[in-house]
Amino acid sequence: MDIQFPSLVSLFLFFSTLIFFKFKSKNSTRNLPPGPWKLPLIGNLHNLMGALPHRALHQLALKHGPLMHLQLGELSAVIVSSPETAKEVMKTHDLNFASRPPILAAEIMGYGCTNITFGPYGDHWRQLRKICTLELLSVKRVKSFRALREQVCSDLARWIASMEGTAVNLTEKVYASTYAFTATAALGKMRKEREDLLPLIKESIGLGAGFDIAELYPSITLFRMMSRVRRRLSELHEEADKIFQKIIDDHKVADSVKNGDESDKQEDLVDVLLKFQDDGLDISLTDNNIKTVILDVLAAGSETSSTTVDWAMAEMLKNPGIMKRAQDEVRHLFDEKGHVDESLIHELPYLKSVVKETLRMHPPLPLLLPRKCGDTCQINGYEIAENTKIIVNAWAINRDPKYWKDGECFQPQRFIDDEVVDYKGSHFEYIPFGAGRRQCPGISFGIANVELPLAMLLYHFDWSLPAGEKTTLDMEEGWGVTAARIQDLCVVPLIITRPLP
Ligand code: HEM
Repeated sequence: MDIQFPSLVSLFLFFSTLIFFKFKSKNSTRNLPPGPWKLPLIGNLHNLMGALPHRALHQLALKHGPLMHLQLGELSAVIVSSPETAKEVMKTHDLNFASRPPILAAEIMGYGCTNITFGPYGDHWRQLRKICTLELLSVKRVKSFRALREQVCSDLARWIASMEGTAVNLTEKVYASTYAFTATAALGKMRKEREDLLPLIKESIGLGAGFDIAELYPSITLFRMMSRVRRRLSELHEEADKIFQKIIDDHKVADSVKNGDESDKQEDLVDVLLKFQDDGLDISLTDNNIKTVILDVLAAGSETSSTTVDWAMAEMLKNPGIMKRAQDEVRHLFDEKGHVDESLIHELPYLKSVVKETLRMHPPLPLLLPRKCGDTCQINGYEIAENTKIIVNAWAINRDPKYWKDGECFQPQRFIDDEVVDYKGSHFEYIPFGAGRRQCPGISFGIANVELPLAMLLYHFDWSLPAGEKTTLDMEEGWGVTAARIQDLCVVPLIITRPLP
């Protein structure tokens, strides 16, 4: 039987009215954090229309305060917009906010939210996270990929050199090389599989970023049944699953026929995870567990880092004095060697401060990843109810005028003058990687993916904008999971100043 449009509208109105009165009566007796006036049916969804979410939420928080309540369809949300309130959520009450609200993309792509990024806090998640921090993304493991990172960066340098004097799309090239590195580190040299996975991962991240009506009204089964997003995610999952299974099976076969000569072969992340398939261990991973972890690494590891490189280059092009100082530092340090490598990268304080300032002004995940309130609790005298979605606006916090002088200006020098503030999660005025139990476990991996390509781009090349664009470099952010620039960065590599690696 076909459902006609007018009957759908009536159904929607009927359910929405029920929801409105249900929430109105529930909320009116509570001491919720302040927030804008809520409309029937949609709550505050209209307040988020038009502007990018982190900017719209920042504007609302300026009026309603750093702990603000919003009704997003059926979902009750609290927006955290100051270092003090962030500390309450991510330190004082960290355990109570250690789970994430389920999202459709993670439910379908992440094998029922059994992944690290969206898995609920509990034994399974703790074990995966332990493997992740101690084995996959540890400083030692990141160092083990040094040769691979240097190789991918010198391939990028050679390609750019071949384009000397012409405009290149740096955004695309840096993303491609970051993904090539991350996927090779994760999967080994399975080139076809890694290329096949790329569009599937990109599309699923895009679908996960959107507001799907079924997610805003989870109690209305009809919306879930009609959701095109759900259907598409299921198709993507099916395709990705086959590729992941092949990758795992091929690794198992390779392991079983490995001979002595290959014992010094570079271990990839699938090799590491397969060692946890032994039933005798405390943690025994299934094939699906391995797929979710690898998917996490591929999804979380590439765009975050390449967007940071992109913003850093854009900011330096806008501020030629900063670009020159960073180039002088890199060239002075590496001139004796004649090429950039990772051995001396720790001796580049100014470049490091450029990276920190880029992450301050342009955190790739401006709203971090959402959290969920476990048990009802009080923050600043307000009630935060069980299951409330918690959104931390790191973008707003990273430029809070109480902590950051001229916070809207790109000034790497501030991190030279104050070396103490870092992104490790104990300074709540600066949280590009989040903080607490759900903090990003990929900080060392991500920073290495940003510092080396930047050092290399600064060492070998001088840069200019294509003719006619000198005063119009667009610094606007676009829509998407990572707050990337709206326009790709097209730039001209001018002089190859040093021999290529
Ligand atoms: C510049 C690079 C990166 C930035 C800015 C970044 C930022 C973040 C942020 C803000 C979160 C959420 C933290 C929270 O909720 O408190 C996160 C989570 C996560 N990141 Fe990163 N990330 C980066 C690179 C990476 C890399 C390279 C990997 C892996 C190879 C990675 C893996 C993860 C994972 C698995 C999570 C989920 C952690 C959990 O829920 O327990 N990230 N990241």
